[in-house]
Amino acid sequence: MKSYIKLETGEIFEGSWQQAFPDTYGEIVFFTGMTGYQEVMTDPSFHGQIVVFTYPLIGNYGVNPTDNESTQPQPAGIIVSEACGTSGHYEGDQTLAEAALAAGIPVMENVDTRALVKNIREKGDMGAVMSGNPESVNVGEYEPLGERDVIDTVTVDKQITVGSGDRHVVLMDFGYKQSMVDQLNKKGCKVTIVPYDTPKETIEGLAPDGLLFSNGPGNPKQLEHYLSTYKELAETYPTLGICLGHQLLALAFGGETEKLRFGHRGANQPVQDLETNKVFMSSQNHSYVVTDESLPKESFRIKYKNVNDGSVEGMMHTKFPIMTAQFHPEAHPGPADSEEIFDEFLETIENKGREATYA
Ligand SMILES: NC(=O)CC[C@H](N)C(=O)O
Repeated sequence: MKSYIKLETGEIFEGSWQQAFPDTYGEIVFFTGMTGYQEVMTDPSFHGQIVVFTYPLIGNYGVNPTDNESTQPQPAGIIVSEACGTSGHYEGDQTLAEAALAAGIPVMENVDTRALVKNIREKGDMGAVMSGNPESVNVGEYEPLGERDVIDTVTVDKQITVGSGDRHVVLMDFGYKQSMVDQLNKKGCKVTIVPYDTPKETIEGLAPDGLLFSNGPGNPKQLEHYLSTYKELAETYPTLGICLGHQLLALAFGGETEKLRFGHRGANQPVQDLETNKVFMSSQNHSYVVTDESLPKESFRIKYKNVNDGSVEGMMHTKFPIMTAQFHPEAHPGPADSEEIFDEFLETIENKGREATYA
């Protein structure tokens, strides 16, 4: 059955889908990893986005019950060149298309993804509609993702505690990935996941040893209202911010964010640690970046930079034990080269932040 994707700039690309769908709007973005489609599909940071996979054959090892990053598939839609029709994983019980369709997510295949991605690279991530009848679609009618409150749809309803351990980390949930919790549990932490709008007093009542500001979808500026609380919290407890969490901490301390023309989404984004000069590969999935010159020098110093475009990849506070990463140290999908950031965070907790002054 023929289907189409219509971009905000007017171009229409053709494909096919196994089942007809109502018109579906999303922000179109592309992911360059060769594997990891299941983690992408279940990472809440992709909520509201139509993900184009650049690797031409997606779905080879099926979808299995153990690699989910959240309880359900998250993107608005999925576009591939060829969707593999077998599950193939030793634990796999569904194909990629079956998993997406079961969650009500349209999958378009047989799309010239190379031409589509060239268009996105030139014109940027933008609104797009998947439709059986693109002539009738007006992409401009839909509310852009960056202007919508999306965090409420992905955050936990109420606090949950996972695992046990000597140290207690409270995870501020903006749409967390399960592998962040797994990393902390593995390293001996009890993790309490709380909704992103939990009042400071409630968090104090949980007596955390440290805080993790999670990843999440949308524009960090949607959360402007909460920034003063986040600043107070980060000044009180050793804090790690990942992806959206990194952006929020920058905003909370007076920095700025802006949107990249097309985001970093893949499993081989090179990052340099400016202290050691070491370069490592990282897993990434973001549209927004913290602008370098906006960071107040008395608060944050830049610790990591992207080797491709020089954008800010992480910061250290000069006074408080706050560290952040724009990339994903928990990986999934992608390399675990930067996993040690969790150890550094836990060392800071051990030292109760006393030795964590990075002036
Ligand atoms: N993975 C994330 O946390 C993404 C952060 C934010 N939504 C962005 O696109 O930049």
